Amino acid sequence: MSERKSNPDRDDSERAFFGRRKGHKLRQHQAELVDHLLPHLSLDIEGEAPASANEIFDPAADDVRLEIGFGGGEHLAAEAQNFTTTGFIGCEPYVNGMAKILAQIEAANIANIRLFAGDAAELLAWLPKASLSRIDLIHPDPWPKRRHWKRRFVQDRTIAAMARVLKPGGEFRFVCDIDDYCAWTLMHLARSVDFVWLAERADDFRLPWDGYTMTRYGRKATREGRKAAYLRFRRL
Ligand SMILES: C[S@@+](CC[C@H](N)C(=O)[O-])C[C@H]1O[C@@H](n2cnc3c(N)ncnc32)[C@H](O)[C@@H]1O
Repeated sequence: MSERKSNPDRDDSERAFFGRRKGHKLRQHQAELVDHLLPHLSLDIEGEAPASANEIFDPAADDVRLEIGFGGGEHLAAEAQNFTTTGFIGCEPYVNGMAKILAQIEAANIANIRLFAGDAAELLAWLPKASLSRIDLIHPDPWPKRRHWKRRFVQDRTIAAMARVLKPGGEFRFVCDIDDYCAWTLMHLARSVDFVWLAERADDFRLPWDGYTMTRYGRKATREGRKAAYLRFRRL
């Protein structure tokens, strides 16, 4: 993992970005996709954001969802194919993950995905207010050691950033197989005035929601005997 240069506008003592950026060498076709297809699908957050996130898509999307840290892109690609009038923004700093989603976009001719190859906190800061109907964070890097907790994606600051971009009634969905990170997330969301946890009974968080596509890290957790929690929070 490589540490990102600090952003003068962000207090890195509250949240630091430690995303993976490079992994094993890309195969030739993967490298071509990164060089030639990614630039067409990439969001340029140096420029001004459109007034509505729906306009990021052509034709304009009915509504827009974001998946943070999509890894191999299994969940993102499946959702985009199941909801073709919804626009999906996938955020992943790991170049091998980008190559994988690009291969799926090319193979299935998926038209409703746009990508950002960087830190989701920067993307959240760029997106227009109240522009998303849902944000998914699936098996985020767990950072189990206490001294690394500040590296976890879920922090008061990122919760506020998600609240800003979600529409009222929109959802933040969090999937994780590390009990301590689930408790951390519940504790942080509970003290946010912007969200309410949607669970009414244990099965609401012990079981995935309808149509959920298992990811690589989800399968790994199952293989290793860890059960994931599926937490849904509604933006008030
Ligand atoms: C444990 S992997 C899970 C990947 C995938 N969601 C899955 O379930 O298989 C966590 C992913 O989050 C990405 N990531 C870490 N920090 C991030 C950040 N600040 N913004 C966006 N993605 C991030 C990592 O590069 C990594 O691919």
